[in-house]
Amino acid sequence: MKFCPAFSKQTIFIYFILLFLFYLFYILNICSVDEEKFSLKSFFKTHHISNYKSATIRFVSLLGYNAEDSFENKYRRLKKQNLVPIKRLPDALIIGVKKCGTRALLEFLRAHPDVRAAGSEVHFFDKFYHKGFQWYREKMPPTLEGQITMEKTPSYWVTRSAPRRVYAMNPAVRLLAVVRDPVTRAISDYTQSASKRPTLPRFEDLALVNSTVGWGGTWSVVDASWPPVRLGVYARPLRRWLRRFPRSRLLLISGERLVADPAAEMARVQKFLGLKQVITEKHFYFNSTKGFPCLLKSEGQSIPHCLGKTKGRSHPFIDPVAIERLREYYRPFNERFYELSGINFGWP
Ligand SMILES: Nc1ncnc2c1ncn2[C@@H]1O[C@H](COP(=O)(O)OS(=O)(=O)O)[C@@H](OP(=O)(O)O)[C@H]1O
Repeated sequence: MKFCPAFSKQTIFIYFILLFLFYLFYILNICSVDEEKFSLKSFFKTHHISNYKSATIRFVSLLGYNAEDSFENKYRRLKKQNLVPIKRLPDALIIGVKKCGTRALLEFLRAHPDVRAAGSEVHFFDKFYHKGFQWYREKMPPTLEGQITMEKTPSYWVTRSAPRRVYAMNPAVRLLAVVRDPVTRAISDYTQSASKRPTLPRFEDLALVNSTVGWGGTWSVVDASWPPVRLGVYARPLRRWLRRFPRSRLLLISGERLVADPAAEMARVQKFLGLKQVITEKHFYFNSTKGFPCLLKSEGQSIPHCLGKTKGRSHPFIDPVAIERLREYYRPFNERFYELSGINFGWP
C-alpha cells in the first residue's frame, strides 16, 4: 500500500509539532492574565469599574486575533453591567422650610450631574413612615455609584418625629434647610392658600387678632397659632434637629441670597455636599418677566427654563401696620435663631 505524500509520517509529525506550539502559545496567552483578578465573579465583588482602570494587562496577539480589543470589549460590557443605576435611600434631604425656596434649591441642584432627586415631595418622614424604608427607596430615582440621591419635603422641618426617624435611616445624612424672612414667608404661604380658596379672608385679618387690653380697649396682636405665622418661628424646629444632628450636618441656606445670588449660594451647597463646583453663574440668568433667576439648562432640559407659575407669585398688598406688627413679633425669635444657627440672616 502506497502512502499519500501529504500524509507521510514526517508530515504528520510536523503538523503535530505545529499544533502543539499553537496550543502552547494559546495557553501562555491565557496565563498572562490574572484569571482571579479579571473573572466576572471578582468583578462584581469589587463593584467598581474604576478599580480596573489602572490595571496593566499585556496580551500576546495570536494569528491576528486582537486580544487587546477583546479585553476592551469585555471591559466595556462589564462597565455597562457594573454601572447599572440602582435605587438608594437619600444621602441628603431638603427638610424645609415651606415657601422659602426649597423647589428652587432642588431644581438648581438637579442641574448637577452627580445629583439625582425625586421629582415630587415624598413625605416619608411625616406621612408615610409606616410604609417602611423599602417603600421609600422605591420612590427614589436610580443612581450610579458616586451620585447623590436626594429628595425635598419641606414639612419635615416641623415634624416632631422627623429628626429621630431621619437619624434612624442614616445618622450621616446631610440636611439642607432654606430659610427666609418669616414675614415674607407668611405672606407667600397665605398667597398660596388664597390661590386655592378665593374666599379666604384678608391676610391682615388672619395674622392679627383683636385682644382686649387693660383699659377696656382692643389692640390687634399677632395670632401665633395661625400656621403661616407659626411656621416662621425657626428657632424651635432648629433646636429639635440639633438635638439629633451636629450643626455641621445641617446647612442653612438664605432664601433671599438664593434669589439675589444663586451661584454663590449654590457654591456653599456643593461644598457642603462634597460635590464638584459644577453649578456656577454660567447656569443662571435673571428673567426680568418672572423677576427671579432661572436655569439656562438643567437635568433633561437643554433650554433655559424658570420654575413653574406657582413659584414666584405676586403677593397681595398688605397693610404696613400689620407688617410692622409681625416684624416686632418675630424679632426676638429671629435673634434666638441667629444665636442657635450662628448666622445672622439680617431680616428686618
Ligand atoms: N428662582 C426662583 N424662581 C421662583 N421662585 C423662587 C426662586 N428662588 C426662590 N424662589 C421662591 O420660592 C418660593 C417658593 O418656595 P418653595 O419652593 O419652598 O415652596 S413650597 O414650600 O415647595 O411650596 C417662592 O415664593 P413666592 O414668591 O411666594 O411664590 C419664591 O419666592
